Amino acid sequence: MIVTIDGVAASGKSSVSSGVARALGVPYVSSGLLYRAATLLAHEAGLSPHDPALVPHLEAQPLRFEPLAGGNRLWLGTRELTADVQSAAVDAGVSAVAARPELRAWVDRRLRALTPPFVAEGRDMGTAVFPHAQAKFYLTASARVRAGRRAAERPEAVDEIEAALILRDERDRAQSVPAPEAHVIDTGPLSLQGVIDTILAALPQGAAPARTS
Ligand SMILES: Nc1ncnc2c1ncn2[C@@H]1O[C@H](COP(=O)(O)OP(=O)(O)OP(=O)(O)O)[C@@H](O)[C@H]1O
Ligand SMILES: Nc1ccn([C@@H]2O[C@H](COP(=O)(O)O)[C@@H](O)[C@H]2O)c(=O)n1
Repeated sequence: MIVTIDGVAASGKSSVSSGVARALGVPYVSSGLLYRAATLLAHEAGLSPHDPALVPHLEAQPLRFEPLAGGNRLWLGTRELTADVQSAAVDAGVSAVAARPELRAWVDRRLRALTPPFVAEGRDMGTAVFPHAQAKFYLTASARVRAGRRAAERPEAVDEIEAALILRDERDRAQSVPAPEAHVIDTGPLSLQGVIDTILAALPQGAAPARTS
């Protein structure tokens, strides 16, 4: 079973996917983390997103991706990259990397090599990467709501975060479209648990965890 949870930046994809995955007892897979890793490693190697040497450089790195239900972790050999890729600098550069078809193919190869069941989150999980997924969701919320939530995690001011989110949504627009059959959920008025419960209730029979009442 594959469940896809796509959506705009900071709409709650990782937190919601983790909650849904834990309820189902399966891992979740953050595709954005791989685009973020590519961005950080390109920057550290002084390679532009357009450089034909970028994918060979990435292929040569000892990059290890751990998709677990409680959280996804990234390693470069013994160096953990998980926190390093969640920076404003990576946020600002990642869309240019993600726009490169050869980079998308590099990420997609790694994702399709994973063995289901899992919950996959990103922008194009339900459309391009796992079009055969059993259930598809797409999360939205206003930029202001998303910026307010993110401000609790990052040092930048809420106005600066909101402007960066709007810009990133615009740059990601090409690959961030809900699948026609996706359940679109506005997370603005819902708590995190409320979104998780909405998704669990909409899963097809057999995919949802057994109810205890
Ligand atoms: N429905 C909700 N109600 C309140 N807070 C939420 C809700 N959903 C997510 N959050 C909070 O919003 C923040 C952003 O969520 P999260 O990191 O899961 O988003 P994301 O879509 O994965 O972000 P990104 O696109 O940058 O990877 C987190 O602090 C999370 O706890
Ligand atoms: N399926 C995806 C997932 C992500 N991206 C790009 O990566 C950036 C970071 O993703 P987050 O989920 O961590 O916000 C995102 O802004 C996109 O540029 C993508 O293209 N496709």
